[in-house]
Amino acid sequence: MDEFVAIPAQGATGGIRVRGARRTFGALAAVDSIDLDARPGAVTALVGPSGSGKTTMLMMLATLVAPDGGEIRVAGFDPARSPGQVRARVGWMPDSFGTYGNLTAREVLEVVGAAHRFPRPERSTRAAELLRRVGLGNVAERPVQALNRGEQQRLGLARAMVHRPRVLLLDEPTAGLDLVSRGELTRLLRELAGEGHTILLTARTPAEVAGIADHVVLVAAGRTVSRPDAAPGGRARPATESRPWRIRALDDDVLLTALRAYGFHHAASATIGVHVLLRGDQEAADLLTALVRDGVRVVTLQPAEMTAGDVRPGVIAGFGAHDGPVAVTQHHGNSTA
Ligand SMILES: Nc1ncnc2c1ncn2[C@@H]1O[C@H](COP(=O)(O)OP(=O)(O)OP(=O)(O)O)[C@@H](O)[C@H]1O
Repeated sequence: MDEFVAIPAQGATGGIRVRGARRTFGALAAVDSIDLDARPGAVTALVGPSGSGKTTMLMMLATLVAPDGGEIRVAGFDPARSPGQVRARVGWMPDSFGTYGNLTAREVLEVVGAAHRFPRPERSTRAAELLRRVGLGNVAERPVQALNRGEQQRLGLARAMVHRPRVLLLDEPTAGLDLVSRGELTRLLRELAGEGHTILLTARTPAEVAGIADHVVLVAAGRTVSRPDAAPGGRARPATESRPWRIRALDDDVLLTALRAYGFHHAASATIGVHVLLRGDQEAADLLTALVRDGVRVVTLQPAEMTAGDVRPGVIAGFGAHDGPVAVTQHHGNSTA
């Protein structure tokens, strides 16, 4: 089981920082108030149900939609005031490939290279390099419409990377992918994060980003979902007011991603399973509702035999929460017992 460690949200000068972002369409606040941080070297996921404002938020970051309010910084620049600076640093991947169906994969990348005013020889070397990078070297001469969904998504990623941006904004990149394609995309995104890119992607459920995202920001109805256990002023209530509940789900990684995203104090190990500190039945019901809403397949949730006083080093290590809207770190590959 992976270990989850909370870290403070970063200022993210090389990444993304959003406070109170807002965008309305007529009477509808598509984005009402979103806070988020995405830092270089990490994959951050903006997760929420359909219509919660994820695409609108991404488009504001990409300079494609103007915000009505809030503070937005991408690589230190305000997209509304310095769109050129932001566009030079950002790669944008929409949720579907769009028009280009008759062009080959190579031609798509060369056309984008031309749009970025690359000299002709550089267009083709960059296209070849990117096709190799995303594992499409063998289908370079195939028309886009003949590529499967996973290949199209990887070509979409390559298209977003032509001008070597350090920030990647990816709208629902995992939607509709089979397991193999998802695995290939996961490997690529982890590699890009490892090279220091700032990656912000959207998804509808935490399950879609388990194993991909380091940080999860939950949104609903255009707002960042506040931590269920946050007291006024944004500080967590002391864990001692709570007692441990045992929670089982079909996939522990997915469950832990969600618990971290919500900000619940929790602990996990191979021997004791997953425990979460809750203040009573009401909070248990709220947690269950949120997990089911977010697609986490919960099997049981019940008070544990132990008390909060049993929570001491050696019994259950690692109960903890975090401050701020986004601060979930998943250490990949480190097993804990
Ligand atoms: N240009 C627009 N004009 C009017 N309403 C819009 C516009 N763009 C988005 N909306 C509305 O704003 C709300 C948020 O849409 P948005 O696409 O940002 O959500 P989303 O979370 O990305 O949804 P999905 O997961 O379905 O893509 C929706 O109700 C949508 O219909």
